[in-house]
Amino acid sequence: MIKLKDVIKEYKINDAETLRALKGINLDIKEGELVVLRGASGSGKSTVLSLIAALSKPTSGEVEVDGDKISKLADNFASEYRRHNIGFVFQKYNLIPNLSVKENILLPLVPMNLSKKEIDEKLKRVLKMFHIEHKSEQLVKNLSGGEQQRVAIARANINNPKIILADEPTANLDEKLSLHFIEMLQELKAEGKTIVVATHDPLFFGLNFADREIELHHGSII
Ligand SMILES: Nc1ncnc2c1ncn2[C@@H]1O[C@H](COP(=O)(O)OP(=O)(O)OP(=O)(O)O)[C@@H](O)[C@H]1O
Repeated sequence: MIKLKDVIKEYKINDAETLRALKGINLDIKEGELVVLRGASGSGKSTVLSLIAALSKPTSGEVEVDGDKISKLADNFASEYRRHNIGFVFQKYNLIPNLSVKENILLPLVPMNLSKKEIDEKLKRVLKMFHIEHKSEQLVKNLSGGEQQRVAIARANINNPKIILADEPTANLDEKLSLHFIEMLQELKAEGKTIVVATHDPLFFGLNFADREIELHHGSII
């Protein structure tokens, strides 16, 4: 379902220099797989996720999702692709503190022009799934870390995407909340989602429900 073919990604540092963040990555992730992407800081994990999300394009090589070459999409089609296929959980959650839980979760739907009924149904599903119904009207800034984490994963799932990408999702959590996050991933996998987690948190290593661990080192898979 997700294929990276000979992917090289270079970032321009200044007029004279580029940094080669990915050095020819080949990766094949099947539908329903949970893959843990390991590697030290700077090894290229976030870059891989941003390519799968069509947030950036490879310098050379191709990224395919369900046979579509997403590395070739124009920007407006890339955001359309993202809206329908990708749920992203970031390290710092990227929630808006002065909006309510409900407003934060509904943000990805803003450009979609859905009916109130469709919006309510989607909202109800994720509030229930991630046990956050009782906080739906509260401002995000008044929530605990664990509650914010549930809002972030609820927002990533509002469109019922096929693919969940999580970038260091437990970086700001204690062990108990990290383990809870891992349980939520297990439930999403049981629903058939394809999941890629970029992390250096050892709690993700050797997980019995992870299909694979892939290690990046200086932009190459080892
Ligand atoms: N927009 C950018 N411009 C220039 N260099 C970048 C950019 N984004 C990433 N890099 C560089 O590319 C390399 C890979 O970065 P990336 O964020 O993918 O690593 P990572 O493994 O996710 O690291 P971390 O675990 O710290 O998030 C690093 O050397 C980083 O400094």
